[in-house]
Amino acid sequence: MPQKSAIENWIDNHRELLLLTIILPWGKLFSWKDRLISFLTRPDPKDHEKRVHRVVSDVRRLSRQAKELRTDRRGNRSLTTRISDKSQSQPIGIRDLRSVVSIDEAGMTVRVEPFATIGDVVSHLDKKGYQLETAIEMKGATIGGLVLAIGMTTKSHITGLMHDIVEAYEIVTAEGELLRVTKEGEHADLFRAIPWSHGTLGFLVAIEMRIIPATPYVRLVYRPFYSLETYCEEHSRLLHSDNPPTYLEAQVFGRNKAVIIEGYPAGKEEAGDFPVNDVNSWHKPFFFKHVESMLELGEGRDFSELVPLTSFLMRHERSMCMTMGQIVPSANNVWFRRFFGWTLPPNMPLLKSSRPTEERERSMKRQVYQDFAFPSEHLQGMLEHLHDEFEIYPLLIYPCRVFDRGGMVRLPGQRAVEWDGTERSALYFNIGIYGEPKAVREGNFDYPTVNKVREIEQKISDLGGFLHTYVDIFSTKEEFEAMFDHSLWRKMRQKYGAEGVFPEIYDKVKPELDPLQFVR
Ligand SMILES: NC(=O)C1=CN([C@@H]2O[C@H](COP(=O)(O)OP(=O)(O)OC[C@H]3O[C@@H](n4cnc5c(N)ncnc54)[C@H](OP(=O)(O)O)[C@@H]3O)[C@@H](O)[C@H]2O)C=CC1
Ligand SMILES: C=C(/C=C/[C@@H](C)[C@H]1CC[C@H]2C3=CC=C4C[C@@H](O)CC[C@]4(C)[C@H]3CC[C@]12C)C(C)C
Repeated sequence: MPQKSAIENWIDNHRELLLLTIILPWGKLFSWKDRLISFLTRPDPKDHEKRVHRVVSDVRRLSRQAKELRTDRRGNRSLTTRISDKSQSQPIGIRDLRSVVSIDEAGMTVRVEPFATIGDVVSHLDKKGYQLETAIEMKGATIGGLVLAIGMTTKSHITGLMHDIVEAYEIVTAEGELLRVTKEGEHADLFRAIPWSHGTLGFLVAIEMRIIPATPYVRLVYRPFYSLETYCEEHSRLLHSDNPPTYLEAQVFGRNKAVIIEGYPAGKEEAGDFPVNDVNSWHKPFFFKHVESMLELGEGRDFSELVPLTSFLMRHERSMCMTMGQIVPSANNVWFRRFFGWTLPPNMPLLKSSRPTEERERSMKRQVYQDFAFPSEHLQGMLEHLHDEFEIYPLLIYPCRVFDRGGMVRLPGQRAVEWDGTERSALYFNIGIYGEPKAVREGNFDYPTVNKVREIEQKISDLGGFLHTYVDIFSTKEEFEAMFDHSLWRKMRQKYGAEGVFPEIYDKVKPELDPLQFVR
């Protein structure tokens, strides 16, 4: 078994203390400072066109230079496990495009700038009695990042991914042309190519998305299961039913332990019938711990409660899904919540920038940070495989309707097949798995984690599924391009002059360290 280096030993022994005493409290101060600055410098929605014109003229001026263009969003800010190296590219000043430009109440759409965060848009709309048709559960993700990469929610089985609720993109092409891109319009081909393109076709400067009336609460029904087979059967039944729950999530806590969470929009009148629980309050147990406690209910029992809508929508924020449990293992203790609860979630830029390269390397070698979707019929097989290889729990399971419009993501058997113009869709499940495999937890640092993750990525690709790109991607460029259909994207790169002006997708999403060096 390889010996740990001195720095690894030091990190292991002091990491939690370091986080508790420095990174979390200082991070909170930084977050407050950021919020204050961002409030004081908030862009005026009325000046949207001015900001766009600045981007247009910068692109015209800089696109023919040798360096490829990228946004000026700092690499440590983005909600990904990597820190992008932007030093070789030409930044375009665009991150001040972060306002909610307007709401069209008749058309039920909102027009937002790309760097508006999901947290800001959710709270802005909430004040006006609206919500996005679908919204992911971590505040810091930007709308642009979500529609250009992936935004999956527990309502995605009904609405599709976040780019599926987009009515129009406004994009500045490599030639510095400002286009309004819609499903049926002149640039319909570009509309289909934008999702998953990661800003490699142009700079997004505005997005028009569908909204719905907001309800004050969501009624959650927690249902525990004590057998893998019964859980998978029931989750699939709900997913494929004619009238599925509006929100559908599951968390799996062991080979035979799972909780399904059904969510239904609820009005004030239901408040008398069910307890109200603000699950996202700073001193409350993390949402996944609250869900785990439902395993005590017993076979065939369930529990219902009302959760205020915005608290429900941001329920994975404080615990960064399940990952706080690993980053600060004591984080869910009562004492931690009372004294340090206010420091969560950690400040992402500080968390990412403060990790030494050794730690990042260790995390790639020994931890699994994966999130992937696959056709729903493979749920049980996939969970059995993950149990046999990793035994990492809890797992987060989301449902999703995947639309094939001839873009990057195609239904099984359709990759690289010429799209015939018919929109098709299928139901998928998505699993988020974060942590160290059991073998590593037990001290076997030789466990071939990277090989095992690469096997999963291959399996997903073979099943017609896809990976989220915010995680550690261990596929090679060829494997990545076999998973995501690049045909339409290549045509659009040619048609809109993006070749050589913007980077290739793989070059933007590959980890900063070559994963193949960790293959055993
Ligand atoms: N449930 C889910 O679906 C979850 C999704 N995520 C991920 O979170 C990320 C969103 O977070 P965020 O940090 O905001 O995104 P990022 O800053 O990581 O942006 C994602 C990609 O989009 C590009 N991009 C962003 N805005 C623009 C723009 N206006 N014009 C052109 N290109 C742009 C970025 O390019 P560049 O690098 O040049 O800035 C980058 O390649 C996504 O990657 C998403 O997949 C994370 C957690 C959960
Ligand atoms: C899928 C969702 C949420 C996913 C989160 C769990 C991950 C999104 C970004 C991830 C992280 C980014 C950077 C990190 C720095 C590292 O030093 C430690 C890990 C991490 C904090 C990592 C942890 C997981 C994420 C937060 C949906 C369902 C909302």
